[in-house]
Amino acid sequence: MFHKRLLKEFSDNRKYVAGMVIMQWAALLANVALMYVLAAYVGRISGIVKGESLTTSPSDGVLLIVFAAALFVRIAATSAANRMSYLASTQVKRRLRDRIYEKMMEFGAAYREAVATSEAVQIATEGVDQLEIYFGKYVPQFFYSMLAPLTLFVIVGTMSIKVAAVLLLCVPLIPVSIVAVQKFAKKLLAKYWGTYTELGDSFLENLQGLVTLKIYQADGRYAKKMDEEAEKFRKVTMRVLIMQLNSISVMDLVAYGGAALGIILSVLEYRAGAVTFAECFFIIMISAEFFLPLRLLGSFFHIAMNGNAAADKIFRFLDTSVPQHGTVQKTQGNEICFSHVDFAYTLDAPVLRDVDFSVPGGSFVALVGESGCGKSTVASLVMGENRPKEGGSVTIGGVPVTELTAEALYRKVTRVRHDSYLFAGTVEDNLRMGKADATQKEMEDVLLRVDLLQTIREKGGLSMQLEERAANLSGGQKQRLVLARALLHDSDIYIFDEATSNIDVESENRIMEVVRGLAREKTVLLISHRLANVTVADEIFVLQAGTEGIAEHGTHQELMQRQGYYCRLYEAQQELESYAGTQQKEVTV
Ligand SMILES: Nc1ncnc2c1ncn2[C@@H]1O[C@H](COP(=O)(O)OP(=O)(O)OP(=O)(O)O)[C@@H](O)[C@H]1O
Repeated sequence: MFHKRLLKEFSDNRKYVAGMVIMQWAALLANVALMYVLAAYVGRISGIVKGESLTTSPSDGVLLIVFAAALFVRIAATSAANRMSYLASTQVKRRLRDRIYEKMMEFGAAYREAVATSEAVQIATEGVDQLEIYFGKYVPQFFYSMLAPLTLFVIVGTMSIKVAAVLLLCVPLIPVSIVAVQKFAKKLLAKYWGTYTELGDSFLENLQGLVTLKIYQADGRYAKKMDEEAEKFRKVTMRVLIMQLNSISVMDLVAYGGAALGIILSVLEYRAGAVTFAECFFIIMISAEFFLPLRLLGSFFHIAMNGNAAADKIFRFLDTSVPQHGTVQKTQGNEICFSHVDFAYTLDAPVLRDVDFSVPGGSFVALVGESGCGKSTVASLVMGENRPKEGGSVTIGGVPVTELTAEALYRKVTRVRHDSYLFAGTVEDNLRMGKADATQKEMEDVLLRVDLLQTIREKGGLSMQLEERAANLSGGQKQRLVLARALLHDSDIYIFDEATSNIDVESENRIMEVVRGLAREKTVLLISHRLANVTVADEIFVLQAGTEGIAEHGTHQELMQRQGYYCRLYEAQQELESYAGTQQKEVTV
């Protein structure tokens, strides 16, 4: 019936729930008073029709005052209950959204390992919205629907204990029907939510990759796949609706059947002379009220069950353990040191084995190797996104990365990737992420350094609007803007992780020029598959997939003299590039 954890975690909401129950109860009593006044008048009219002597007790004045007071209490209590319902649900929604957001922040860059982007959006929006009815309506209604029939039993019991008892005995049939569907509903709703988030995942994925799908003419195939998933979702939604409708029909049958039974009994009681006409009228008017609160609870129940399923998903995400950052606020040195580092994403496929190397503070070090040998994994270990296996360590200035706070780490190291994110907004907004209080001159200086100032000025200057992922800039311009933002961040260590992949030669040359310049004042680790870019590095470390540790290291000249793996890679690349150059010349001529 209840989601224990939801109730426990939001136990301070009890005051609103209790307030709502009291207000609903007050509204019920006011309703009883209104019915009583109405019944009293109907009783008098019936007396007049029958020619009985008119009893004026209670007086018209008293009845009118009771009527007006009851009307006022009913309106006031209903609006107070609505207000409390709003407070209860908004508070829960806000706090849950805060917690989901905080959790995402704790995960930081690694959040995708715990949850898909679309699922995160779904649970934070619609999932949380499902809990509005749970706290705002279902929980208070549960208690009210117990209290209301008992109250009415006492009131009707003063007129006819027989009718009151029959009405009360019929009431539990509604919760029985609710419990009967509960187990089935729980399973079905878990399936419903699973299908819903899967559909959301593929929708987002296909939308983001729509251009690629079009280029490869695979859009039709993927649309068909999505149709199948949508059909699966439609079917499960229909099953949920059928289950809800069936259960509501059963509850209606019980509620209105029970009320009809009460009405028939009260008429029989009147005919037998056990109740007056006014009492009979009162019972007829009020008997449905025995059932309506539970009937309403039944409707909320289905929404609440959906809320329970959503809550399960939310709590599963909130309970996912986040690799903890440490507590050390600062590290003085700038040396990055890998010592006996082993790492694997999956148990059966080690990526790094016994890797030892260091990047001395203030040096310019390059890390190279063929695709898939683990270069980006090295960068992710420095950024604390992954952790080395026990026995190995990655330190910065002698402090293990795992012991640094996230703030200290991100202040110390800036990683520029080939797919670093640019946000929709102005150029200035994006630059200020690097340095919140940057002056206009500082921003223009870094844009000048990456040779982008003129272009940005032509497009509206710092207030130029960028589309999502800066789609209105070219690949090279985007990457130069990413670099400008990184320069503003002014950290001690920079990691360039394939920062010049897939961009034009001019942008690549400009970026490499800036990287080389930066290496004169900062510690720079350059990860590149293009060996021509690393020849000037103070030291080059070569990773080779499948081998233990660092395969080779030294300056470019030393490695070339060794005639080993690096030399072969370098010569193969040179050959390929000169061949491509000749081809290009021929095409141009
Ligand atoms: N999140 C992940 N989960 C599982 N395996 C992963 C993950 N990221 C990378 N890998 C695997 O780890 C290996 C090393 O990947 P990594 O990205 O570090 O290589 P790389 O040398 O940077 O490659 P490239 O030059 O192509 O970018 C690859 O075999 C890759 O498939």
